[in-house]
Amino acid sequence: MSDDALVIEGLAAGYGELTVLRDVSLTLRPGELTLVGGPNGAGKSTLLRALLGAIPASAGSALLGGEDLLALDMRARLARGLSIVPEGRGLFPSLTVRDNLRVALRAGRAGRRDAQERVDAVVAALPIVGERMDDRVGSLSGGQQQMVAVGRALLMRPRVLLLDEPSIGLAPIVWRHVLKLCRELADEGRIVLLVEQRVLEALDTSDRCAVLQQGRIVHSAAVGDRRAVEQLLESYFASGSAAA
Ligand SMILES: Nc1ncnc2c1ncn2[C@@H]1O[C@H](COP(=O)(O)OP(=O)(O)OP(=O)(O)O)[C@@H](O)[C@H]1O
Repeated sequence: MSDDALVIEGLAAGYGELTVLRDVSLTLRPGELTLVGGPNGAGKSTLLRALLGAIPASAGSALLGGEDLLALDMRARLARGLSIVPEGRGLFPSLTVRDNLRVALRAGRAGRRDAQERVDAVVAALPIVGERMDDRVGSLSGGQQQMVAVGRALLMRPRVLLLDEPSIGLAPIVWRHVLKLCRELADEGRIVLLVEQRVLEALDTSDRCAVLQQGRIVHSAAVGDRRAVEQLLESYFASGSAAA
């Protein structure tokens, strides 16, 4: 197994007395796009929050290059290369695209020259971000806002990119565009973890897929293993998860 993988074992996490995730184990590899599907309330966002350090884990480990992320605070995890595109995007709608990126760069403590290089790289990857740089985020379409949210995450040059239901509010054609972008980001050697309810459209773009139900991984399969994927989809639909 690659030393650069993110190896999650026996992860448990929740909110106060409420345990949401139980015994979650997943291996996320560089160059791979891993899709975790599951119904509303299954714990998908909770998984990302626990990996990022926004909530504490009560058990388990998450080794990145052999180092346990769960022992680090959120700032240290960000410094190790974790970055998130949060559910709802988390942008400031009344600020311009440029100012949204500036806020992120300041939070990431990028120096001025370094900051410009990072912005240039984002614009090269996502030309729409450059085209709308001086527009207020609130005036952009949902798809364009999603590109800004992805661009903001890319500013941190992530080694591990976490995306929380980026399909929400997107037309199918825009969603497919976001998926293609996720594929490219994985192909560049990143670890990409996408949590989604709309798993069917995302499946063929992914390398691995897992189903989360009531805080547990109930199935996982390499997407190339069609038989395993069929079983996984059967369990997914039997659980009453959203279809598309
Ligand atoms: N801040 C919180 N405080 C307490 N409970 C929470 C909090 N956030 C989520 N939960 C609970 O944790 C469980 C899992 O929620 P989570 O948001 O992780 O699910 P999800 O799979 O991402 O669902 P969705 O698709 O609806 O976002 C739910 O029962 C939810 O009510």
